Amino acid sequence: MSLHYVEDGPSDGVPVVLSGSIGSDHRMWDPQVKPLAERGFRVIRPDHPGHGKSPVPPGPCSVADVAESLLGLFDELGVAKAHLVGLSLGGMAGMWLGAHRPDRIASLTLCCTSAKLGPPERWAERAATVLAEGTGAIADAAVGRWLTPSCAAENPGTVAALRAMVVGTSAAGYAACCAAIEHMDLVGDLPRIGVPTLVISGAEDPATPPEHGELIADGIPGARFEIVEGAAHLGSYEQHERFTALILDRVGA
Ligand SMILES: O=C(O)CC1=CCC(=O)O1
Repeated sequence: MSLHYVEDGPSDGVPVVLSGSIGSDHRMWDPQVKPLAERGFRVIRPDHPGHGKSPVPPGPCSVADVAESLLGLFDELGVAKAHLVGLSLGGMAGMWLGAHRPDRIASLTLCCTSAKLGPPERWAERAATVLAEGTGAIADAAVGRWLTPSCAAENPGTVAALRAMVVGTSAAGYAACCAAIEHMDLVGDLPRIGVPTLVISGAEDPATPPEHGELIADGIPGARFEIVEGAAHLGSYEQHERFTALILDRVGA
């Protein structure tokens, strides 16, 4: 599958691929673009299968499918190796790539993610809800996990923009990616990840709380672990200055 993507920064720069959460598109990484591009990085922001402007997959996806769609984009763009920054579903694809295709990954920054995110029935139920009622049915709850309550209360415009991103995701695309998370278990892959890795959790993330990040960092040889205060699930958006500083450090800026 060919993914839709947006590219910024110099085309001959070191590639950094930013891969986001279920229900988001490339715009969730807007705060990171300028800091990376002005330091000379080639910033590539794909939309997940069935998200943003990427084509909708024919049926349920696996995390391997999501990861391989990223590899397909690497090939299409002539990227031999990239720094991969993945949040949530993007981080799951990143872990898969770090374990199965470390030759294509210069480093991993795994944000607000999990190696196993049960219970599986919850993901099957969410897929059934969006297929029956559309992504509007889960949008308020999704954005409620993305931002801390105080940030949401103070920034109604941001809430509305993020909600529109969820609602703009096709129901079939969202459901296909729910299946990827439902069946995912990357815990056994963690010790195989042989690339430099930074794991970042949001202290107030209700979806993938810090213990999930800690488990990942404990499982990956040599991984560093950071917890960012005042961040829920979309920590790279709400606490973008701290997340961006950590990302810049990991990619060697
Ligand atoms: O919407 C959620 O529950 C948060 C989330 C888990 C995986 C992902 O990509 O987003």
